[in-house]
Amino acid sequence: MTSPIVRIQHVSYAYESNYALQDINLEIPQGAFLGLLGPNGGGKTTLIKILLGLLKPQKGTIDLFEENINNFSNWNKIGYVSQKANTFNRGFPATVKEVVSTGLTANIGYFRFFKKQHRQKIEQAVDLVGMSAYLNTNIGDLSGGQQQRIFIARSLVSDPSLLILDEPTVGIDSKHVSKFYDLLHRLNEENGITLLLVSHDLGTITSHANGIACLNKQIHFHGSPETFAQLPEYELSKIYGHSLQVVTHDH
Ligand SMILES: Nc1ncnc2c1ncn2[C@@H]1O[C@H](COP(=O)(O)OP(=O)(O)OP(=O)(O)O)[C@@H](O)[C@H]1O
Repeated sequence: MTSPIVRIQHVSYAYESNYALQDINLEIPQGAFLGLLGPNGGGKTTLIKILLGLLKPQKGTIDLFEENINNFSNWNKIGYVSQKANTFNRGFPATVKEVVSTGLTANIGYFRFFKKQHRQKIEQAVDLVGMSAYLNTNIGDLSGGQQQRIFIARSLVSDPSLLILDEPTVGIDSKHVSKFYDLLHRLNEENGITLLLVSHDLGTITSHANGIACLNKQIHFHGSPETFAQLPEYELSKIYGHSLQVVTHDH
C-alpha cells in the first residue's frame, strides 16, 4: 500500500484559548475521494487552512506528500477551490482564458519562457471541465455552475495531485450540481486526482465520496459511506450536536 498523501497526526489548533481542533488524526490515501462533514463551527475551514499552510497548528504534525509541511514547498501539487469562487459579478472584465491563466502564477517564471505550453495548459484544463466553447467568454456571463467549473480549471492548470473543494456547490442550482459531481468523478477516476470535499450536504456527499470523515472539533468518524449511513442516530447527534437524517440521493 502506498503512503497517504496527507497525514495529520495529533493536530490541535486554538484561536486564542478556544480550541477549534483537538487531537486530529486523519490520513488521506492517494486516489481517495474523501468527504469532510461537520456542523457550522466544527473546524472544517480551520483544518483546510492548516493543510494549505495558512495556519500553523500549536500541536501535532502534518505531512504532505510524505514531507513535513514545514519543509513542503511543492504547493502547486495542491489545488484549492473555495465556496466563494462562484460569486463573480456579471460584467467582471475577464475572460475564461484570463481567469484560468491566473492559476499558473506559481509556475509563471517557468511559463514565461514557454508561452505555447502555457496556452496549451489553459486549453487542456478548460477542456477537462467541459467548457472549451467558452474560452473567450466573459466569466460574468456564465451561470454559477459554469463559473465553478472555470475555477476548478484554474486550480487544474498547475496539475495538482490533491484538490480541496470547500462547499463547491453552494449557490449552484440543483440541475448543475449532478453534472458537477460527474466532473469530480472524472477527475478522481480518470485523472487520478485525490479529492477532499468539504460539504454540509450529507446526502450528496455520502452518495459520491468513497470515504467520509466527520469533524466536530475532533474526528468523530472516519470510514466508508456505507458504514456512515448505518450509524445509529445517537452517534450522528454526537457529531452534529442535534439529530439529523441521512437522505441518500441516486446518482
Ligand atoms: N479568526 C478566528 N478567530 C477566532 N475564532 C475563530 C476564527 N475563525 C474561526 N473561529 C472559531 O473556530 C471554530 C471553528 O471554525 P471554522 O470556521 O473552522 O468551522 P467550520 O466547520 O469551517 O464552520 P462553517 O461550516 O460555518 O464554515 C468556530 O468556533 C469559530 O467560531
